[in-house]
Order: sequence, then structure tokens, then C-alpha cells
Amino acid sequence: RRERGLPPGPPTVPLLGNIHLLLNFEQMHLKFMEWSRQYGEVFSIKIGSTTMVVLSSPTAIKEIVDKNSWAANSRPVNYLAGLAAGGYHILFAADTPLLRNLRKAIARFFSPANTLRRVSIQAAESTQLLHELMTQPEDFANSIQRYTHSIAMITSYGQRVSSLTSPKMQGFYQTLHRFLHILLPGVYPPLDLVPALKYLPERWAPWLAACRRSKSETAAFHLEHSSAAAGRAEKHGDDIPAEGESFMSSVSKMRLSQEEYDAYSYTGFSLVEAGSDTSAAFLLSLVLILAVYPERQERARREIEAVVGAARLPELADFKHLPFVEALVKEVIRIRPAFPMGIPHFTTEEIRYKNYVVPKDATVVLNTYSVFHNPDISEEPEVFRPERFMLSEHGTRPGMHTGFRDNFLFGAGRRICPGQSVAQATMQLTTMRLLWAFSFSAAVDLKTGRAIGRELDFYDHEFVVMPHAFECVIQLRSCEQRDVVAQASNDARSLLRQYEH
Ligand code: HEM
Repeated sequence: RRERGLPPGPPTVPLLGNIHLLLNFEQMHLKFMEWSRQYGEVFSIKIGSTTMVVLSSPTAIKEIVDKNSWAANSRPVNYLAGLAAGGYHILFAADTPLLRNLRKAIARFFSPANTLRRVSIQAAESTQLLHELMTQPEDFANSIQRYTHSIAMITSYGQRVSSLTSPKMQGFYQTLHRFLHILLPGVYPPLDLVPALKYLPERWAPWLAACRRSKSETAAFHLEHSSAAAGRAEKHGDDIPAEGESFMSSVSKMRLSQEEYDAYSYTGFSLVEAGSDTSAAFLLSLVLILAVYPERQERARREIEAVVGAARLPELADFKHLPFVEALVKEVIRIRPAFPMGIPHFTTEEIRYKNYVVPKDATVVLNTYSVFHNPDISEEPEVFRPERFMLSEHGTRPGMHTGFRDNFLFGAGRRICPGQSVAQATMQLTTMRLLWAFSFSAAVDLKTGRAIGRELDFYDHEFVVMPHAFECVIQLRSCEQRDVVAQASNDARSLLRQYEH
């Protein structure tokens, strides 16, 4: 039964509460959107005796999570993530003093000034992506994953990934996907809801072996790369240029206890994880959407050509002169956000909002998808229409004061994504460069062989939401583009070589 003061929500049944309504994880964001229309901007779900509060308006997210960050700053207990990550995975870690220091170190490392310094690395890596798409366009999905992974590896460890067939990269993605698979609802019984299951003997608890394997694979990865980064920092000391200092080389200069070092070292892996699939999800969506919407593609390209010309690659500084390209990036994010339900927060104090109580020890979900797809806020939200962002700053119906901000994709409160400026730079720079160099067409579902339509109902809803495998035609626009890409990728080699060890 719902406690007094809780926001409304779907009717409950004895013992289960609403669990029986939450069995289809793939469609959960759609279910949450439906409930937000029915029960309002804040609704609650009972999961056994525990409570989940779902926030579906910009104002509710701002008032409950941004303004009460001190009370909505933790994460719900995730028993399996704890087993598989030894409690060190920042995305799942509760708000402890160790975590607060770690977050401060991450925030310092990703300060806007530091991020700006590192754009040269993203720019250099992007020339390699363009070169790969020019020479092996059929491998575009792999190239995009190599590209985002390599940026994340340089950021975290100062170690680049140069080859599409790199066994280390394949190993990383296998490790990552095995870890995320363990966490998908439905793969294993809900151990956080039925704690008695934790005491089952090993032969009836297959998750124990899966978590052990995941933990040792991850440890092998982060310990190897952390100690290599520390070794390089010791050898080269202050010779490392500021933009080249990796997170783990900066950590190697700190005085840390063994426990702190273990947590920071694990975080090297988490940063690679957080930066690889997420930015790749955006770029794969972008390619798919450009192929499906040739007229928007053409309009964006004309705008780039007018500002940049054909004789050089677009630079990040060009982005602010390209309002339609900016609108296109925002619309790709809006229509298919990589985290449609954010990453759950957890309250450590009661919070009051309007007439409702968000109790202590409640999971708080940022219902990003529903915010982005609310017809009261955005006209025809299911339609891909970048022009909406030309009419109003946040793509809302003109004249609406919704409490919107530009970065809902990246969460809220103190746990908001610390890598958001790196991610924004990757998304903006790569979008301009892809549009400048190539045309995209004829997206085809690899499973069925059918052309992909404008409904964009072509997504995997796992941990990070991204398009299924698809094929598409990527053509260099002319020999002028070919020459500029060849020259730029050649020029970038000397910078990138510093990160090839
Ligand atoms: C398009 C790309 C990205 C998206 C969509 C994204 C999104 C998010 C979201 C929704 C959260 C949870 C925020 C919350 O709790 O409300 C998060 C957390 C986080 N992100 Fe990102 N992110 C992206 C790229 C990156 C990059 C490039 C990095 C680092 C290089 C990064 C590092 C992190 C970390 C460390 C956290 C955990 C913060 C914490 O729990 O305290 N992310 N991200």
C-alpha cells in the first residue's frame, strides 16, 4: 500500500506492489511515459515495500534533485553491481566520503579549462575516424566504437587504440557487455528485493560465478592500464603536455591509501566505460537519422559549407556559427537519448515537493524520455524536427517557461555526468566533420534486409540505448574532401603517436 503523502501511481497488489507491471525492461521508458501522462509529473511505484519516485517534468527534476542534491545524491543498493565491481563502480556507488573525494578529483580533471585543452586530442582522433570511413565505409559502426573508445582510453590512461581489430578493444567491449548484462533486469532474480536469495548455495546461484568472472576481468583490465599509466608518468614526469595528462597519471601523483587507490584505479575503467558506448550511441543514432532524413542532412551541410568552405575541416569553434547543425545535434539527443531513464538516484533524507513526500530511502528516476517526448512541452514529439530548436532555445512550444536546461541527457544534481563537456565536444565536432566530409543514405536493417523508416523504431534498449546493427551507404562528397581528410589525418599522426605505447 502507498504511504500517506506519496505521489500517486498505478494500483498495487498485495506483497508485490507494482513489480508485476515492470517485467518488460525494453519498454519500461514507454510505460513510464504512459504513467506520467496518467498520474502526473511525479508518480510513485511500489516495489515490494520499497518506493520508487519517477520525475517526468523539468521542474520536478530541478526542485527535487538539483535543489536537494544533498538528500538525493546517493544510488540505490545494487547487490550484483557490488559483487561484480567490489563496490567501486562510481555509477552504482553510494554517497560516501571516499566517493565524494573521488568525484572531486574527477571534477577537477574534467574542468572546462582542462576539457578545452584536450579538444586537440578529439580533433586528431576524429581525422582518423574520417580516414577510416573514407577507406572502409562498410565498417562504420566499428570505426565509431574505436573512435569513442580511443578518446576515452587516452583520457583515462594516455593509451590510444589505433586499430579496428585491436584485441584489447574487443576484450574491453566483451568485459563491459558481460558486466552490463549481469545488471539487466530479468537476467537474474531480483536479489535486492528478495534478499533471502543471496544465501542460496552456489549451484543454484549462477550470478555468483558471473560476478566473479566479471570482477576478475575488470581488475585485469584496470590494474594493467593503471600501472602502465603510472609508469609513464614516473618516467616522463613533467614532460607530459597538459592536454596529454591522463586521469590515471594524475592519480599516480596523489597520496592515497590502498583502498583509495583501488577505488581510483577501478574508476579508470569506469571512465572508459562511461565515455565509450555513450558517445558511440549518439554517433550511431546520428548516422542512422542522417541516412533516413536526407533533406535535413542537406540543410545542415549547406550551412557548414557557407561557414567553413571546402578547403579545411570544421573546428569546434565553428559550431556556434551553425544554428541548424546545433539544432540537429539537440534533436538527435532529444529523440533518442542514450539513457532514457537516466541513472537512478537514492534519497538519504525526506524531500517535499508541492503536496508530495519523496521519502527517505526511495529510488528516484529521472524520466528523461518522457520529458523529451511530452506533447505539452514539444509539438509532435515523436517527429524528428530539428527546426523546433530554432524556434525556441530548448525546442519547446514557443513561449513556454518549463524550467528546461540543455543538459537533461546528462542527469541532475551532484551526480550529474562529470564528462558532459568532453561528450558535448565529441558530439559537436564529429557531427560537423561527418556532415562536411560524407553523405549518408539507404539505411538497411541488417537482420531483415528492410529499409529503415522514419519511425526510428530500431533500437536496443539495454543499459545504453543504441540502434541495432544496420548498414548504410557512406560516400565521400568530392575529391576536395578526400584531399583535406588525407592531409589532416596525416598531420594528426605525430600527436596521436605520443599515445601509442
Ligand atoms: C553522450 C555521452 C554521455 C552521456 C549521455 C552520459 C550520461 C550520463 C548520465 C545520465 C549520468 C548519470 C547522472 C545522474 O546520476 O543524474 C552519467 C554519469 C557519469 N558519467 Fe556520463 N555520459 C556521457 C559521457 C561521459 C563521458 C565522456 C565521461 C567521462 C569521460 C562520463 C563520465 C561519467 C561518470 C564518471 C558518471 C558518474 C557520476 C556519479 O555517479 O557521480 N560520461 N553520465
